[in-house]
Amino acid sequence: MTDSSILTADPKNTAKKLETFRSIRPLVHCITNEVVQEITANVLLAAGASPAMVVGEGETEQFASIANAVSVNVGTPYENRVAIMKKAARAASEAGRPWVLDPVAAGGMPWRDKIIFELLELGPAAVRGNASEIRFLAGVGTGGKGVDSLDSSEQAVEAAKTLAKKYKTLVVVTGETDYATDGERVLAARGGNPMITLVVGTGCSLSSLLAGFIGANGASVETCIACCDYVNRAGELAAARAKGPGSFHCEYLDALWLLQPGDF
Ligand SMILES: Nc1ncnc2c1ncn2[C@@H]1O[C@H](COP(=O)(O)OP(=O)(O)O)[C@@H](O)[C@H]1O
Ligand SMILES: Cc1ncsc1CCOP(=O)(O)O
Ligand SMILES: [Mg+2]
Repeated sequence: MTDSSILTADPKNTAKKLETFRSIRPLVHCITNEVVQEITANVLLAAGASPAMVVGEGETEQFASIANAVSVNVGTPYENRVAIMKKAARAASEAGRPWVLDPVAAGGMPWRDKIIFELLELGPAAVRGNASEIRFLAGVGTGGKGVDSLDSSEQAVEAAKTLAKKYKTLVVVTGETDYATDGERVLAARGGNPMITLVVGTGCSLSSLLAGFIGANGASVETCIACCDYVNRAGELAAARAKGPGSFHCEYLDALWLLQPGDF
């Protein structure tokens, strides 16, 4: 990216946000997809949060209003689960709790796209997606290849700004470089390792971790980029020790746990 107005993540900011996150140990209410439940809970635990997958119709509103943050992920949507997502999003907003939307596979299927746009209207504190998802939501392109991106994150920076402005939210678009924007400022987190894309749920679990970072530190571009910077460092550490995706999965959890604020 040649745009000199995009600043790179400040390691001191990452250290501070990670420290606060660990001291608060946020309770993160996850309403996520069927594929990534376990990696999401494990990523949150390793990083230093308390995950809870509360998806019952009779309990989700109450829990959304007491958790530090809510993570809503549309990866495997069905009618009942979508109704629960909307209830939780409304309850969180009413209680002043932040919630994060992961618009998995936006652009591929009109039924799902309608649900995502309805959720966007409910006021997420942040939206985290891959480049094709973010571009589609901003009115550019037709989405990715299922849950995977066909675009680079650089190609989605302007779309991320447009989306952030339109819905008055923070937008995080991930890829080789991660970008966070409030519609005006853009910060970038570089590094990481592409092997992370060979383990399912690393994007989805990042969205839930982002909810935890926001729940602990407040919603800001700095909070978002700190979360991405931390995950990238964990990806680098894990890749240095892994033989392939299987051992990367384990090493990634270990790296999230091992990394300390002082390492940044
Ligand atoms: N080429 C890459 N090199 C390093 N890290 C990457 C690369 N592509 C994606 N990532 C990282 O993988 C994680 C998931 O991002 P991404 O693949 O964009 O999301 P999704 O899984 O939702 O499609 C993020 O932490 C992102 O930084
Ligand atoms: C494979 C798959 N199918 C529906 S949701 C999902 C998980 C996607 O996870 P991620 O976006 O983190 O790669
Ligand atoms: Mg995804």
